[in-house]
Amino acid sequence: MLGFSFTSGLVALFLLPPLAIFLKGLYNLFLHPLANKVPGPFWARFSGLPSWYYAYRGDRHIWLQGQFKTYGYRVRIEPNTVVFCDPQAYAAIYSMKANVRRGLFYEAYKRHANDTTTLTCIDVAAHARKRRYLNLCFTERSILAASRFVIDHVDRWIDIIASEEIQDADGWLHVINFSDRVDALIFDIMADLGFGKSFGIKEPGDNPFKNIPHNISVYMKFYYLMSRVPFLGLLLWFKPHGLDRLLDLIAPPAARQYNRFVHDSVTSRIALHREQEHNPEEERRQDMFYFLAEARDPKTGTIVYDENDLRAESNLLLIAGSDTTAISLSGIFFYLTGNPLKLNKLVEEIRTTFQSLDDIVYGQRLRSCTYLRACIDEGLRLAPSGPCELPREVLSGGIEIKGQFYPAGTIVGTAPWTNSRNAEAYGDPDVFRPERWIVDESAGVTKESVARARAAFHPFLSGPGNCIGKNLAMAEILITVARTLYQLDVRRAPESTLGGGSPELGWGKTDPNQFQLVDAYISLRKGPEVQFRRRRFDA
Ligand code: HEM
Repeated sequence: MLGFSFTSGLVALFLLPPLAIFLKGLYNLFLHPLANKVPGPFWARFSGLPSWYYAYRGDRHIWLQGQFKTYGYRVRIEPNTVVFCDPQAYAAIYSMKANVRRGLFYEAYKRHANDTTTLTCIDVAAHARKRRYLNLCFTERSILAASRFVIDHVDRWIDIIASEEIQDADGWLHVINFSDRVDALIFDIMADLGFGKSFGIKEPGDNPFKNIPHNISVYMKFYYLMSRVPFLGLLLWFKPHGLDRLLDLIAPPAARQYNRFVHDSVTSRIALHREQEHNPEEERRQDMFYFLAEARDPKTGTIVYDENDLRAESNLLLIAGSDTTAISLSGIFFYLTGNPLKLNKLVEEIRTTFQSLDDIVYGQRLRSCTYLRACIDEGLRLAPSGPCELPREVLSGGIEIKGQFYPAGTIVGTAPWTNSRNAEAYGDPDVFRPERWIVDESAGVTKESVARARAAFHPFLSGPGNCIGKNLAMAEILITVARTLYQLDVRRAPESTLGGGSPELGWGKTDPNQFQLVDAYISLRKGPEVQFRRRRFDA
């Protein structure tokens, strides 16, 4: 009797999970509120595993692109998730008044259940409160203060590049991998702003911190896969019940190194903040950490961040601020160096607008360089900082998207990679054409076509969770592109194909003129390989 019950217990143990998955799958296919309402691939409607599998491969955005081709503007990409490729749907989901909150994706993304940052806070009211405090770091005054740090770093970066060995009679310098170099630049800037010191990883020679940008990528990928698991509810239950500790132990060494680095860096920055506590304000280090640590509740005047919050928000700012900006710059330089005529036009604008390097500072003149802005927008469009949808959960009362009702609990979103490749919005979406952003009726770019393109273009997102660092990011990008092209010529290294698509990569990734991204919530990438040349000022 005992033997029988033991055996049947074992059998039940092995059979129950697949049976539960199978029954859940049947429910998803036939009884789920989205069943028969939204089309999608069979297995994606049955289970969340295909979506997770493509996230694991890093080409979930390409998979999404393929699904839109098959099923039209909306696809049920997971049993409970509908992703749209449509500007109206975008507006319905990400507007200020949309009846949604961030999805559980963000809860799962947290390293520890109680590490809630502005980004990972899914409660609407709590997020709004956190956001108000974080906003205190992003005033015009703090951006202007930050832009001075940015200029120092960019100038040093240019000096280092300009001192590379000359390779040929035309003065072109040693080939460099732009992504690696720009990662180092932006990391040095963000660490200087967020942690109180530059780690100097853009400098030549050995440096123990050199692989931190790589470690950030590993960290992102690791936690991203947690966020996309099919049984998110289960994972979230286990997180505070031992899973977080287990994940800390099994996280790849690079991710653990990164965690240690953040911990140590914030610890020293907190110590410096305390040391300077009684100094006059102008003598204190006015970086982003300073504004964060000094943020006060406007009503009560009390400091709002405790040490735990400071650690979590500093980590968020480093991650949110470094990879995103570096990806954008890689994209911009990939497309510029792949389109020499556009590059020349941009160089001409920069070199005729500014008479000296010192004129290129964050301000109205730089912001009003029309072609520069257009090249940046076009780069941001084609190389979004995160390629897949930012999931939003429909709240009680439901939401209407393009005339169709979606009940509470449904996850909805739009994916930047596919939004950018929407032929209805852009006509020739795969072409790098900065001119599409500048009204010029004689060239066929009408107010309407620009408005149509703008309606599909939201690199910094919109609504309550949009990018809080947008102005800082734009300052960094404008300064980096303008100061670099003012002083250096640039070209794609001859014969180099790094970063572009190729036939062996498979469907959606074959075009050598498209910058290839790997999905890890943020976009990972390689290349382009470029050569710089010192500008000849007498030419
Ligand atoms: C070109 C560069 C950048 C791009 C394209 C970008 C894009 C975005 C996007 C799309 C989001 C929404 C993410 C989501 O909901 O999952 C976001 C949020 C955020 N970004 Fe950026 N970002 C950039 C640079 C920066 C910088 C420089 C900082 C700060 C130093 C920053 C800080 C943040 C923060 C804190 C959030 C969360 C805001 C909230 O939850 O209310 N970003 N960013």
